[in-house]
Amino acid sequence: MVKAVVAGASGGIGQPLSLLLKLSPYVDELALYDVVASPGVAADLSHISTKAKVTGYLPADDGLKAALTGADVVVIPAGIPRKPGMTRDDLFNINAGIVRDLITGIALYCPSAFILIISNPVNSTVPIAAEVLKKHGVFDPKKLFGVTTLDVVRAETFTATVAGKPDPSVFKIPVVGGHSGDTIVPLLSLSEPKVEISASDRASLVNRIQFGGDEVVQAKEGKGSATLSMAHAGFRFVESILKAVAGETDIVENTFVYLPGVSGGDDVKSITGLDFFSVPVELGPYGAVKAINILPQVSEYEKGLLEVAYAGLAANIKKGVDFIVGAPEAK
Ligand SMILES: NC(=O)C1=CN([C@@H]2O[C@H](COP(=O)(O)OP(=O)(O)OC[C@H]3O[C@@H](n4cnc5c(N)ncnc54)[C@H](O)[C@@H]3O)[C@@H](O)[C@H]2O)C=CC1
Ligand SMILES: O=C([O-])CC(=O)C(=O)O
Repeated sequence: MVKAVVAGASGGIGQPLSLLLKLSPYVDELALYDVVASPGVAADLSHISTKAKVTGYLPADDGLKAALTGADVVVIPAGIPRKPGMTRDDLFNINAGIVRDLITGIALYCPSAFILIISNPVNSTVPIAAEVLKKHGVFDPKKLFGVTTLDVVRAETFTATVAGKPDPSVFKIPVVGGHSGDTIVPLLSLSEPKVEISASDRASLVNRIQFGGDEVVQAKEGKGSATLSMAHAGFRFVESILKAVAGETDIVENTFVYLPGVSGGDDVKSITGLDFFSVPVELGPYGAVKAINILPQVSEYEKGLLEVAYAGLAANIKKGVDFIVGAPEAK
C-alpha cells in the first residue's frame, strides 16, 4: 500500500499533480494538504473511478499530522511562484519558512518517507530540508530529492525542435547542476541520440533550457510560473520513485541530492566542490542507489558552463544552510 502526500495541493502545480497521482496505478492513498481549499480539491478528485483513496487536510485540527502520518512519499509544491522581473532567489524569504515548517512535520510524522521538493528556490530549499532533518536526527540523504526534472523535460523538447525531430521523447539528455538560470547545465554533448548542431545554435539552445522558466513567467504576465509542465515533470519523477519502490530496475532520474550521503556522490563532489548537485541518480526501493558521475565526460564548452554554475550554487546552498544553522557571527 503506497500513500502519497502533496503539500501545496491546491496550487497551480498541486492540483494537476494531484490529478496525475490520482490516475496512477502505483498510488493507493493520496492525501492533499494545503493552507486553503484542499478538502474541496480532494472531494473533486475523489469522484474519479481509480483506486487511490483521496483525503484533504487544512492546518486546523492537526491537519498536517493527519496528512503526513503513514506517508511513503511527500511531494512539496507549496509556496509562492515568481512574477516577471523576479529571480527564484527572490522567493527565498517566503518559501524558506514554508519548506522548513513542512519538513519539520515530515521529521515528526513520517521521517522515513521519500521527500521531493519542488518549491523554489530549489538550490536553497533542499539544503534547508537537509538541515531540518539533521536537527531532528532523521536525515536519510538517499530519500531527499530536489525536483529538477522540468529542466530535463525542457531539454528534450527544445532539442527536438532544433534537431527537427517530431517526437521529443526519443531524447535522453542529462541536465546537471541546480535549478535556476545559469546553475542549470544541459549536457547536450551526452545527448542520446546524438545531436549535431552549430556552435551558435548550441549557445541559444542552452540559453533557452537555462531560462525556460522565465519564458513561461513572462507569457503568464504576472499570473505565476510553469504549472502544467511542472506537474508533468513532478509526476514523472514521483512515478520513477514508485516504480523503483515496486522493484523495477534501471530507473535513473536527474535530481538535486546531498552528494556526501549518496553512493558515488563523493566522486561528483571531488569535481564540483559542492555538497548538493543534480546528476543522474539510479533509484532503488530504498531511494538513491548511486549518483552517476558523468562530469568527466563533458565537453570543453560544458566545462565552462559548469564553472559558472558552481559559483552560483555555492552561494545558494550556503544561504539555505545558514537559514537553519544560523549565519556565522561576523568577526
Ligand atoms: N522545481 C521546479 O522545477 C519548479 C518549481 N516551481 C515552484 O513551485 C512552487 C509552487 O508554484 P505554484 O503551484 O505555481 O504556486 P501557487 O501559488 O499556485 O500554489 C502554491 C500553493 O502552496 C500553498 N501553500 C502556501 N503556504 C503553504 C503551507 N505552509 N503549507 C501548505 N501549502 C502552502 C498555497 O496555498 C498554494 O495553494 C513555487 O515556489 C514555484 O516557484 C514552479 C515550477 C517549476
Ligand atoms: O521559473 C520559475 O520560477 C518556475 C520554475 O522553476 C521553472 O519553470 O523552471
